[in-house]
Amino acid sequence: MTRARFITLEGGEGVGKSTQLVALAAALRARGLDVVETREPGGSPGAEAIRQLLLQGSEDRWTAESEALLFAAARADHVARTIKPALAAGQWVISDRFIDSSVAYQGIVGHVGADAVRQLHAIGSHGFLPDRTFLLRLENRAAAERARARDTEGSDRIGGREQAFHDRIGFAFGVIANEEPERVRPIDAAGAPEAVTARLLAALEDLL
Ligand SMILES: Nc1ncnc2c1ncn2[C@@H]1O[C@H](COP(=O)(O)OP(=O)(O)OP(=O)(O)O)[C@@H](O)[C@H]1O
Ligand SMILES: Cc1cn([C@H]2C[C@H](O)[C@@H](COP(=O)(O)O)O2)c(=O)[nH]c1=O
Repeated sequence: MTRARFITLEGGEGVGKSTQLVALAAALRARGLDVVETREPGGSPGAEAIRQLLLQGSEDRWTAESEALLFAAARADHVARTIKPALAAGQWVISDRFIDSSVAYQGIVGHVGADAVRQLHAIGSHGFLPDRTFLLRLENRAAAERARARDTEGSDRIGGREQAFHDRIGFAFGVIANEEPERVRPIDAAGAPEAVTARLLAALEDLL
């Protein structure tokens, strides 16, 4: 019997994280695993309330520092109330975004600093990290096109930022993957959804 694992999906807007989360969870369930699907910001009642604060309202509603603190607070609740209890009960947990999104968006691109964001994570969530993180990589224009086709009724206050911001996010995730190659595995997110899921499963095989 394999031990329960915590897996995260990361990457910029529109690369296919939410789509792959559902597909990967289904593939793992087909192998007999009990899987919890979750997301950030959110994933627990308290964190979902903070999600509304973070993603609604004007683009300048929060400073980068306030954002970093709110994301860390939401994550602390998510880890304590959802992720750790599920793992303790033997369930696998897959999260759409986690700490690496904070390091990329608030830390590197938002200029709060990657180390400062990791310190907040150390305080809020005792530095808890995923067993494996898949960084979905897709050319910026293709990702923007996917997001645009999906968001016909508008995007949230972070997703709606200018393309140059999202280009910097893609670069920041690349920096993170280079820093932690053992945990963070880049996955080609181009092509049919089923092909991407197959790549994810292949890159998870050693943990199954
Ligand atoms: N492999 C794929 N090929 C074509 N379209 C895709 C693929 N994967 C996802 N999509 C579509 O692209 C859009 C964005 O996908 P999805 O919502 O899964 O991305 P995301 O990374 O979770 O985005 P965000 O971070 O903005 O929430 C959706 O409309 C989805 O149906
Ligand atoms: C966890 C996390 C998220 N963000 C940003 C990234 C996205 O723009 C939104 C979440 O929207 P999604 O459609 O659910 O992906 O929040 C961030 O800036 N920092 C974070 O830590």
